[in-house]
Amino acid sequence: MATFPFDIVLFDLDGTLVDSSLDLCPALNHALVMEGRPSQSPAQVRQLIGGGAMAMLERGLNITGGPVSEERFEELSDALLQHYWAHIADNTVPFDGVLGALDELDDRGVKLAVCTNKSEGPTKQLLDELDLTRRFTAIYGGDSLGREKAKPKPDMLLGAIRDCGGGSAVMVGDSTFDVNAARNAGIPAIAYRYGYHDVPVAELGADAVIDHFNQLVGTLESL
Ligand SMILES: O=C(O)COP(=O)(O)O
Ligand SMILES: [Mg+2]
Repeated sequence: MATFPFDIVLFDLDGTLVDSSLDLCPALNHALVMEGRPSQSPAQVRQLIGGGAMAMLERGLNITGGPVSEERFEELSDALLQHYWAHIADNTVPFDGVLGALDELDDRGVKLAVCTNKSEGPTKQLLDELDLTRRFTAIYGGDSLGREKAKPKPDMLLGAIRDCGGGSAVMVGDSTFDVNAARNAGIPAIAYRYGYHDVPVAELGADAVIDHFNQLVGTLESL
């Protein structure tokens, strides 16, 4: 078998490894309704995910009437997070083909890591509840290195590459945060078509787009 071109594959979490919008949506709506704002549909919420839960709340407030005071924002974000923690894996599952793709990469000796803008606490809880933790050599959340170092900054990608022992790496994600973080880290990016895009998938600027995770290994081999 020819050598695999990558030693390390870094994955975004929300909208890439897992379809978490059905649990993020009610958590956001819980906070919006507390503020007398209209609930958003899962399809609308998918477009707000990518910068972490606080960015999702900020964007949710902006499209339903505008920002609130700093103090109120803190209350609403606490309520959102509390709701989310309590329901983190009610409806969240890996996207079709993800487990098989992780197995295929593992068979090839590739090291795997998670680089997400979701905070580290809920990230680890979710990965535990889905029995995914053991698959990853490194797990970075959006606050692991401080929020100012979240994607699109390259720091967590570079940290994960280091933790995996160094080598050639690639990022698999769904948003501009992921593609730009990959660019900033100097590595290629693959986009997942059915993730949560903040811009149309063709405009993300990824090196390749996959429609299903059963295409991941072949796509990486052809990069
Ligand atoms: O939860 C978010 O908003 C972002 O998470 P992601 O970086 O895994 O897409
Ligand atoms: Mg994502």
